[in-house]
Amino acid sequence: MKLLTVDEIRALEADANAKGMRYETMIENAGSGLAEVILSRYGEIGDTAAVGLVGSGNNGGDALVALTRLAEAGWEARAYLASPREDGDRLVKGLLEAGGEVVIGAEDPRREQLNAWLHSATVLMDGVLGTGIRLPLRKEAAELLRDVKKSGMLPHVVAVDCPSGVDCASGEAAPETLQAELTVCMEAVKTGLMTFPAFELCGEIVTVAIGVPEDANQRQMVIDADLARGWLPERRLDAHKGTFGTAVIVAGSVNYPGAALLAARAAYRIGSGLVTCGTIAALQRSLAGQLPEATWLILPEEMGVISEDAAGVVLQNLNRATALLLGSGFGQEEATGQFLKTLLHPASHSRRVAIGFVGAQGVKEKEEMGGRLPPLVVDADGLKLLAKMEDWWKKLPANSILTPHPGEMSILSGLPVAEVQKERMEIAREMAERWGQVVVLKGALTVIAEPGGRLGVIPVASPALARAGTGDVLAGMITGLRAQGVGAFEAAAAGAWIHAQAGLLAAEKVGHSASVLAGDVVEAIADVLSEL
Ligand SMILES: NC(=O)C1=CN([C@@H]2O[C@H](COP(=O)(O)OP(=O)(O)OC[C@H]3O[C@@H](n4cnc5c(N)ncnc54)[C@H](O)[C@@H]3O)[C@@H](O)[C@H]2O)[C@@H](O)CC1
Ligand SMILES: [K+]
Repeated sequence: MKLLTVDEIRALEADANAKGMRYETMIENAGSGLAEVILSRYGEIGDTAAVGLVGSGNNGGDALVALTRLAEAGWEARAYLASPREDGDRLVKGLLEAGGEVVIGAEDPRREQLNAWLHSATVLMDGVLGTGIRLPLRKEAAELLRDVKKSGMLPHVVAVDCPSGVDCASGEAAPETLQAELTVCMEAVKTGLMTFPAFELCGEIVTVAIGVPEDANQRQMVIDADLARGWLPERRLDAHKGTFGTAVIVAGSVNYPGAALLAARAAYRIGSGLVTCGTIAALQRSLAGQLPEATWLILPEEMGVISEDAAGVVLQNLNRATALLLGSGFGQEEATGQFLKTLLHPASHSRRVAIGFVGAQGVKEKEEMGGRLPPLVVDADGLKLLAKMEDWWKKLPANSILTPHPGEMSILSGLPVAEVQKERMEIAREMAERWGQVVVLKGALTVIAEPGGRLGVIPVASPALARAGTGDVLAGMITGLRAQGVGAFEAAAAGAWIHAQAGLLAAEKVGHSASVLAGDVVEAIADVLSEL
């Protein structure tokens, strides 16, 4: 789904209008699209009656057109005008001609008509206010929404473009705003809806086209099933395991034993041909039996963490790797920091590598690699260790994928967590640009940004994913997709979308979001893929 700011959609509409696609036509298209969605979702559930709360602007216009289409389809279609519309309003006339009914709120001071209508309605269309709002709500609109809330059991609430009372630019919401079950966005989701509290008030979000010309440069999107499906690699019948690449997962330390296993399993479940786990011997001994499908690379250690000498071992074993994950469960010991530094920048450390664990041949191979690491994903403690290196982003191959949660983003960027959270999209975009890397800013409504390019938001916020280990799963999934040759932005966005869906599905299966473990998320990956 497209994602646009309020200013962008206004400019797009003005441009289309100037080129001959009149505003009236766009409103016709918007209302007709909305009616189609309502007919397909709620047309089969018995009584077909809709009440529309209609404002004086174009949001109300969309609602009037939709009510007219519903009346034409045989529904009882009733418009409740929040405030009077222009005399002889064309859209009101159209609804009346189609057999709909219209009442002006001011003429129903005790809301008797409204309550009677709500009582018998299947759908309540919320078209009081759209993108033209300035908070706080004025008295008339606030009172109407409050009275609707008070009226008790509501029918299915469908918001027109946004729940009325939400500021589509900032995501703020008036306290009177009605909770929607479904929000039908016109042309594009507005960026404010992808922030809190607005997001929670929207329910499910879909978009309908209003007829503006397609913009080939459209670079902001809400990730959905169609996008994710389109980015997954084809699984051809004549494939062999090499077709799907080799994901190398370098992860874990004695205190974080599960990270490697979760990431490796996730990389397999998302379709990698082979997964190799690079970790310390003690972990390999305890984990190998739990993932017999993996191959293992034992890494030199120091006090239970991966040590600098491991860099040579990893470099020596990357010849088949098509993606490399670094960081999950590393811990933050100096030794592992040195490992990362040496791995990313072997030239300045070649002597150390040579006299360390690796023999002369390893050094030669490493030098031949000339820093040509396979596509990289850096996660968790790997990010914190990176942040300690000067100009760390210059040491990474371009278009590596970084998967910080807000705390890690704060450490990497130097910005306070509150600031990161307040401007998630802007900050992800800015940092992706500054670092030349794809950034996955995790958390509720995960944001994926590529340098100077696309930005995607995952429209999922679930406590099921606020759980230790789910980050390792995400990192493994993204690495698994990257290993299959999926592009950096696409792998990050598809991985994050599938991960979020797997979290929701796991909560459903387990019975409660509080009880979902990271392992349940891994097990739900296949179900998400099968539904895609
Ligand atoms: N402009 C266009 O061409 C299109 C607009 N569309 C629809 O039109 C909407 C935007 O329409 P408008 O720009 O007319 O704006 P709205 O319909 O969102 O609201 C404007 C009306 O709300 C009133 N208002 C503003 N702030 C208020 C507050 N705090 N309390 C109470 N009333 C307030 C204004 O006085 C005005 O009457 C979109 O959300 C979308 O639904 C779509 O149909 C697509 C085409
Ligand atoms: K609305």
